[in-house]
Order: sequence, then structure tokens, then C-alpha cells
Amino acid sequence: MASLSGLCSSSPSLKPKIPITTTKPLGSIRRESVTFPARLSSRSPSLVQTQSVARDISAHLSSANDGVLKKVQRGLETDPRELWKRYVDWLYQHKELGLYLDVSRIGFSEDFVAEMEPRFQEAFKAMDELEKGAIANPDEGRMVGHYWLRNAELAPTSFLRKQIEKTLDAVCNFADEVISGKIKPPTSPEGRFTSILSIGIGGSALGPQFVAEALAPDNPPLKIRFIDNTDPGGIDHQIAQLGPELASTLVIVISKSGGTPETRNGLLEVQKAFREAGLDFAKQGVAITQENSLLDNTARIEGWLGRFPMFDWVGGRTSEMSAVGLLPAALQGIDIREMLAGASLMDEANRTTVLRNNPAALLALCWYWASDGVGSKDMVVLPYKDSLLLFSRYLQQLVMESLGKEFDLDGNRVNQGLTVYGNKGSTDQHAYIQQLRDGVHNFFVTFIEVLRDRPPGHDWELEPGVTCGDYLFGMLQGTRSALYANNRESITVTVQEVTPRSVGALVSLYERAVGIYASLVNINAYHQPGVEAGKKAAGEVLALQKRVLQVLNEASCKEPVEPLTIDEVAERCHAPKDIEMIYKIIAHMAANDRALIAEGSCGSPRSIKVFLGECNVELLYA
Ligand SMILES: O=P(O)(O)OC[C@H]1O[C@](O)(CO)[C@@H](O)[C@@H]1O
Repeated sequence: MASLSGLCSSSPSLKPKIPITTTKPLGSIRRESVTFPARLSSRSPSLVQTQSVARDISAHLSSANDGVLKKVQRGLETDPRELWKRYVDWLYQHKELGLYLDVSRIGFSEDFVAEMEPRFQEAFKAMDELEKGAIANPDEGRMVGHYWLRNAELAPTSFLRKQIEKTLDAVCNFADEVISGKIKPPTSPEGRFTSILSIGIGGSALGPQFVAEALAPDNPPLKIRFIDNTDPGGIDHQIAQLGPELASTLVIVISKSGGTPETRNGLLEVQKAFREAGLDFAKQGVAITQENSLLDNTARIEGWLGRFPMFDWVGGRTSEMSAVGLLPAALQGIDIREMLAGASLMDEANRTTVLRNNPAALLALCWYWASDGVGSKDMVVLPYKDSLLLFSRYLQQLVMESLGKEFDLDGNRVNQGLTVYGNKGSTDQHAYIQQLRDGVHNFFVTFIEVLRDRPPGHDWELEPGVTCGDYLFGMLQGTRSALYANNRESITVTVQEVTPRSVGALVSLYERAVGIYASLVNINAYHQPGVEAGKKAAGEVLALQKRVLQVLNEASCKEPVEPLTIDEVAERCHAPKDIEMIYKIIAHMAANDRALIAEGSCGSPRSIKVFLGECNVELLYA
């Protein structure tokens, strides 16, 4: 049996991006940054505008009488007294939450803020309408109600309000009964559930993963693991790590649609592991999904231990405060009512229509300024706290799935977006901060600072007057200063501690910032049509694989067996255009012991002849 894997490699495109902000040294470290009133004056920057902006930048810069470009922004401030003044003038503080937002190291001017003001007022109106139950996702004809989850009073109907309250009570009761051992697995020697295996992907995994990492106690009542992919190796690893503990594992299957293939595959694999261990899956399975979805129906028919609703008006990436995030969190002993309280307090703060008092709007302002309202710079998120490691990954989906859109609400092609990446400080200081400081200037940073290093009474000085946490603090401040000194902008979000309340507030802050920013650039933040293209294409690959197998089987059932070239397989599949994909399908099957025999040189695909090791009579007549 031959393996054809590892044959193909591709070289990345080296084409440079056209810059849309130009940096010109002015005196010492001053930046002359150019923004484009064409975008400021229209609600919807079209791609045509964006491209012409990029193309014509030098013409704009050199043309003093240009009718379009009127505004030249001042560069970044460097005078320490002026910087201190800017810091104090713009510092946002939420007293009750102990949360600060420092936007002083983003170089927007008062003029820019004034020009943006009308668009912010429109965005505030849009958010207000959204909270009142407007169809904020026009493509899918849906309301967008994640804000109601932490304040059910806001829900536009009493029916929705009761649904939210009922679900929260059900989550709390179920978690209490599992933790107390009232609800227990049928055969475990421990007599109670000890672990959670959460199966879900995207918005049905990232929030719970972030919150578990941030907030789970060192010895939680139930430890959590995740299957968030259809990678057989990853699934096997999770099941192997559980070992005999499978008997005391609560399996939570999370899928809003209830039909996501990766999640379904994870479920089928775990159910197989249960069968092989002689366990009854239904007695340990819980579903979180929309009513009457495939998953919901399966769970109901099979009599699973629990079913919790996912509402049509909550999107996956904003579902952390629904049963999706709350149930796993509560089962780990995390105070979910505190999470909700933090989110609700932050929501309240973000309802003000005074831009400088509205932290989400300030973030959106910074994003717009730093990335020219077209995503020209990436957002690097750097929490200086290990427990917030997954915040950037969580934000990646929230921001990029919401803002990465081809068309605006008026149907103009805009190809909007804002790239998010990051890991944690100071770890990243020893990885890619070198490039951030000295290399390509295509980003701005968001530092997440946590003031409290350790619980009270645990700190010690590892050298006179200096603790381990002082080093972390120093690294953050040092990196912020060093980046700024080299003209790199940054935002700093500061919280006192990583608590359920502050984590709830952070989630809420970024959800609203995304909503406001989407309004500023006139896009629908609440759908994800682009993801469907990949899903459809994956389905087509699997359908083609079935045809390839059929063709190979027919040839292999002949007497004598008829080995086929890749060209012949493509022709018999009536898919000559798909020949490359057919080659890859065959290579993948050959690498996975699929009774496929390949003869010839792997390096020259045209020389290969394939046939199956045995004829499958059932498949022949299928
Ligand atoms: O919860 P579901 O329906 O399984 O979807 C999972 C994820 O898939 C997407 O629909 C697309 O990737 C996300 O928006 C969503 O969070």
C-alpha cells in the first residue's frame, strides 16, 4: 500500500499590500497620517472608494488643492507633559467595575472626533433600536438580543423575558444538582460527575474555553475538556486522557444550529467511546441547542440527561451569557450571576450617547482611527495575565466573523474587517514583539492589564522591593512605551482582578464595540455568509470522494482488477475539472489505510495507478 501524502507544497504570494496610511517623519517622531473625508462623509465606504483611496494616496498627498482631501492629522504626541494631559483628559473609568480604558496612545485628534460625532450618534441610535428588538440582522430576519441575556427586563416581550429567566434558573438548578451529586452518573465509582467534555465549535466553544481558562478555580467541582474540531487525533487524545473517568463525565454538546458537521462528528466519536466502555451515553449527555434542531430532536428521542435552549436571537459568537457559556461555567463553580452582573453594568455604561464617556464607543473610535475604518491595521491583543490567554482567540471570532464582510448594508462591495491576533505578555515579548517594535508597521496593540497580581497575603519580594508581579507590570509598561516611541499606537484596558464580574464586563465591552464599529462602517455584524462557502465546498469534496470510491470499486470488482490512472478516475467521475481534488482525495485515503493500492511514483501524479484491495459488493449496488 503506497502513501501519497506530503507531495504538494505551495508558495505564498509575495505581492505587497498597498498602504493606505502613509507615514512621513515630521521633526522628531511625529506622524503625518492621512484620513479620507470621503469615508467620513458617507456612511458606507465602498471598495471603489477604498481602492481609489489606496491608489491615489500619493496624488492626494502632493495635491494642495485637492477637492477631496482636506484634513491632515497631527502626528503622535511626544511631549511627556502633553501626553500626561492627554492621558488624564481621555482616561475612562468605570468606578463600580474598577475598569479603566486608556486611549491616549492612539493618535486621533479633536477634529477627527468632531467629524466622527454624527456617525457615532447614528451608531448609538442603531444600538438602541437593536436593544429594543429591531431586526438587526436583516439577511436572516432576526432580532439580536444578547444584551437581554444579562438584563431580561430589556427583552421586548414578556415571553422572551420569561424564556431568559427560566433558562437561567434551569442552568443554576442543574449545575447545583450535578455538583451536589443529586444528579449523578449511573455507573461511576465516585458516585458523582467529576468532568465535563464539551463538544462544540466556534461560538459554541470559544467563550466557554476563554471563561474556563480565566475563571475556573484550581480544583473545580468538575474539570472541563473540549472537543472543538473534527480532528480524529484530537478527539482520541481527549478520550484517552479521560480514560476510566469517562464513566463520571458529563458530555455537553453545544450547537446553535444543531447540525454543524464537526460537532456531530465529535458526538458520534464520543458515543462510540461510551459504547465501547459499556456506558449509556444518554444518561450522561446534555444538549444546548435551538428547539427542534437535529441535535435537540436526537437528545429528546434518546432521552438525554438534559436539554437547554439556545435562542434564535443570540448569535454563536455572542452566546457566552446564554446557556452556552453559563452552564459549563456554573458546573466549574464559577459565579455566573456575577458574570451577568459585570456584563450588565458594562452595558449600562455603554448606553450613554456621550462618546468620551462610552467605553465601547471609545474602542470603536480607536479601531476606526488606527485602521482607517477599513481594517488597514491589525489589532494585536496582549493580556498580561496567563489566565486571559484565550481572550485574543475569543475576540478573533467575535471581531473577525462580525466585521469581516464583503458587502455593506447598501450592497456596496467593501471587503471590511479587522484582523485580531495575540497571545499574552510578557511571553510574546520573546516571540514577535521584535517585529512589532521594529518591523512592518501594520498593527496597533490592545494591552489588557490586571492590577492585582495575586490574592492578598500571597505575595513576596523576590529581590528587595520587587515582586514577580512587578516584573510583569514593568514588562507591560516598558513594551507600551517602547512601541509608542517607535510610533506604534496602543490602547490599554485595565481591570483590578480577573473575576467573574470583570470577565463579564470585558465580554460585554467588546460585544458592544463590535456593534458600534459595524454601524460606523455600515455593515451587518450579525451574519456570516462567508463561512457558508467553505462549508458548501467541504460538502462537495465529500460528495466527490464518494464518487471516486464508487468508480474505484467498480474497476476493482472486475476480473481482472483494472487499475486506473488519476485521469481515468476523473473521467469516470465525470469530473475532469476536479482532477487535482481527486488526486488529493486518493492521497488522503492512501495515507489512512483505506484499502487503496497505488502504484507508480508519488512524485509524478500522472504515473500513478490505483485500485482497491478488495471489491465491496454492497457499494457496487448502492
Ligand atoms: O453553534 P453552531 O450552529 O454549531 O455553529 C458553530 C459556529 O459555526 C458558525 O456558524 C460558522 O463558523 C459560527 O458562527 C458558529 O459559532
